[in-house]
Amino acid sequence: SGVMSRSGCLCTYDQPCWPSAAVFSQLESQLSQPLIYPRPTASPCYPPSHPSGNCTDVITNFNDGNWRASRPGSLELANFETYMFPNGTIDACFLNTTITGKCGQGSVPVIGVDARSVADIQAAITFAVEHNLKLVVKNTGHDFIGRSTARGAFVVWTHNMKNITYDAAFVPQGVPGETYEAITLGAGVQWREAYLAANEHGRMMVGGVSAGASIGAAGGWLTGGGHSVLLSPSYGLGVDNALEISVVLSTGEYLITNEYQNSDLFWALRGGGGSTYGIVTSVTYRTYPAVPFKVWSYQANTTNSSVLPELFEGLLRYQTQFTDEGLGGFGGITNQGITFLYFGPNMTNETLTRTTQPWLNFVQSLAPYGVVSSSETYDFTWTYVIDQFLYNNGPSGGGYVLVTSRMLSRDTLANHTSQIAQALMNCSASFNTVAGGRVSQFGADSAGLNPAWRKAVIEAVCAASWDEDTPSSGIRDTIQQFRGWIQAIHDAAPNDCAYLNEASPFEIDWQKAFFGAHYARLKSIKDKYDPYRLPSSFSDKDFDCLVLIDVLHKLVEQRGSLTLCHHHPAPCRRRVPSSSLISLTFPGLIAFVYSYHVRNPRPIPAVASWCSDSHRPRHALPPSLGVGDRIGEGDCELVLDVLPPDLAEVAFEKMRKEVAWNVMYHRGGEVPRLVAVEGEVAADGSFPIYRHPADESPALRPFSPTVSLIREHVQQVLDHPVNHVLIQHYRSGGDYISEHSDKTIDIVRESKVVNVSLGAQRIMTLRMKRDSAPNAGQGGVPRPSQKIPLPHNSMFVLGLETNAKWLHAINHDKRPIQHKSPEEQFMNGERISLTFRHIGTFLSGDESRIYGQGTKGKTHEDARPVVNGTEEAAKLLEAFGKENQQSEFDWDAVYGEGSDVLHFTLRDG
Ligand SMILES: O=C(O)CCC(=O)C(=O)O
Ligand SMILES: [Fe+2]
Repeated sequence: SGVMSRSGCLCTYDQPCWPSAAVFSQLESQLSQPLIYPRPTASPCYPPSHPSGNCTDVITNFNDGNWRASRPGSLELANFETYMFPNGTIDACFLNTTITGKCGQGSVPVIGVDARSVADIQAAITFAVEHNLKLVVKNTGHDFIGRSTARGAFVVWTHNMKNITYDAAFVPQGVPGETYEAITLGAGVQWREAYLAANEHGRMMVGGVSAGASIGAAGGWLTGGGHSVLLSPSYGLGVDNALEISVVLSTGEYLITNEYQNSDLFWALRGGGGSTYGIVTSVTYRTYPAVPFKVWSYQANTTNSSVLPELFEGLLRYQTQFTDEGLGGFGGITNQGITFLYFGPNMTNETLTRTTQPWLNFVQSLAPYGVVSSSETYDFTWTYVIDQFLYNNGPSGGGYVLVTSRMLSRDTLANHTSQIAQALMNCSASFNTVAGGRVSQFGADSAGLNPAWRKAVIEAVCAASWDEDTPSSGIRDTIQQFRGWIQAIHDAAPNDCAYLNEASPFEIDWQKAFFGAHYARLKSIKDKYDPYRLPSSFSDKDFDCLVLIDVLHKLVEQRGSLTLCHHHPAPCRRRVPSSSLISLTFPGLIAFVYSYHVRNPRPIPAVASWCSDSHRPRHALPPSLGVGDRIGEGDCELVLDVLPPDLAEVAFEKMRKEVAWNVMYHRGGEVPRLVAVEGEVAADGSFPIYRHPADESPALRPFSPTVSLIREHVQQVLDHPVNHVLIQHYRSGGDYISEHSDKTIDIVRESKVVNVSLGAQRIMTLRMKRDSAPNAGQGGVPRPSQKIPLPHNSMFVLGLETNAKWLHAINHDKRPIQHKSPEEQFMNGERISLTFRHIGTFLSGDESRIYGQGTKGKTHEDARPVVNGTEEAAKLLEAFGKENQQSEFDWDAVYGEGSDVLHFTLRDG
């Protein structure tokens, strides 16, 4: 029987219909690359007893959206890698290896094609049709409904189709005479790559910015509409800027579509659904001359909750005017206020003032009710603006998240303000100001996109999330609450649409929400170009029988079989400020405001009033937080110029020679920096010992000459001595220290830990522990984070209260050198840090006996033999784990008794 007569469901790998290895190898012989066998993100960490791959790499990068985008088995949202059976059993490969102990394939496709060319895609799609395989197309895997993955499926991975062609006089095929300054992008090009390529010609493009702008530029982003917080209100959507789209159909045919040929398909592909009509192989977009930007950052806060609705309703009402003047951006609401960041391309001072003044006056009128606001504007180049998104390396993927979106219309914002405001406040919504303005000027039928988009002004987004170890019952409860929010938003704005790319499987009246009045026409175009799709109906029960997966297919799969854990991450995982965030400069603001974007509701802690930041040069890249700011719990401090200039100047090079640098190992891998330990050795040879969970620490040596001098200066600033130092050499931006809390069993209580920095400036990131954020326990709670740039010759004082409630890290910084500030380029990007501590635990000179604060024998006289390995070691490791996770860590209960462990494992000799 021919393919046209196929019926029944699509074949998955667990069925007898699945092709044999021999049959797959026939396919392989037609491809430019070997077949791929995707595995879930955390698979290198299994089996836990002897990890099969580089687990450290996985742990480090798990929340890095850009890293995830480059892996065939990784989805941006970790929940899409999992699979929930109807009975609630979850098949997954969790990062925490103790949850199930094994790595399940979940919803990650088992085999696929690493497509590099149209011919590869033709071979793959023909094979999938011939064998009736469940087929998914994955580019970066950023999809929020999970269309880029399916359990037991065959995947066409387009990530490596990286061709970029700039053409100053592009002529759409079949249309002589009409030229555009355009760029053609292969299906795998990501926005970051597209921006950089266009920028080389002084051009900008309408594109996405999430997750380090790692979203695919020529795939699902476009076919779902493609919005841009930077440019859409001034230049339209992705669908308004595509000039030509090339596609391989399920028949294997390759078509070039534009306004003049295959124009019905060109119309449908622009907003009518992802992977629905074929596999897109390239897109040509218009470009625009790069222009200067006005950037407007704004925040209003209050502890008077009764005034919040009025504040938020006002914000909603003003959006229409903002977008019509060309402002795009994003922001969020919490139970403490609102915050947003807007971008005005080529905007004059006059226009900005005219646009913002009525709003500023409005908020001023709320001042008597306790609303405190702050507004800053900046002038930036396009290059500078995109840099902030490209190289903002905060967490941006790997969450367990569901989102719903609503494109709020002019009518909704003007006439149903209080009802929609209430619905959005209930879920602490974030919003993207991505429509109105230019988007409203294109005809409702100019593209397959839901015509309701042309009436829309902003996209409101609510997100629900949960933790990796949440049981299916907890996930279902979360989804239940989430569906309540969707209902409330739907009821407040029944005629508005959803953004197909940032939506959930639970949208109400989804044909209308996703396709609106274009539904029937899109369906007929689907039938025309995808004849193998049998039967050709959009009805739920037929949907699993599509040749090409599309959003409806996914909806049915998820509703029908209750694979509820197919939901997604946030483009950027929330980092919500705790306190005086207001002295953030522009890059910090982007990180901060962006963090609101798509996240779980939770109140943020009180925000202090806006403090002016006039001592800093306005357009300099530096500090997010620094001298004089409230950092962490307020017990931290940044001290500049801690060493006299002559010492600061030579210290780095001297230490390079004087210090006995070591490679250290943890979990079987080298730690990504060089380390050395020095300390005060007593007359009897005993010395301080700082225990932490590394497999092996280097031997302590007496203070070397330069370190000794530095120690003296540190002690002058601190009100207590320090007797121990961990010295670390970050050889480049690639070296880092992952998020952790310092282990305090051996640190004298009430003392402080200090990090002296020499050489290149790096950023210390603080992130509040999960359990110290209010509302903790409701699942993936958005956590405050702060960035503290550590300049050369500075000293960061870490208070133990902050150490208890926050994690700290020096994240890697993979930006190319030319994107770094002079401070960051200093010493060729190398940094040395000296972590001085006051240690209260000591080891005898021969390392046979241990005594002091952290041990069972509290005084020198009571020194007891050291213990290596055994249950006592396991117990201490477990206590360290608790200290990393719990902010209300009960020191006395956990550490009070003491531990005599020196080495965690039994060793030879
Ligand atoms: O390099 C730094 O400044 C931080 C080092 C650190 O946090 C540590 O070693 O515990
Ligand atoms: Fe630390």
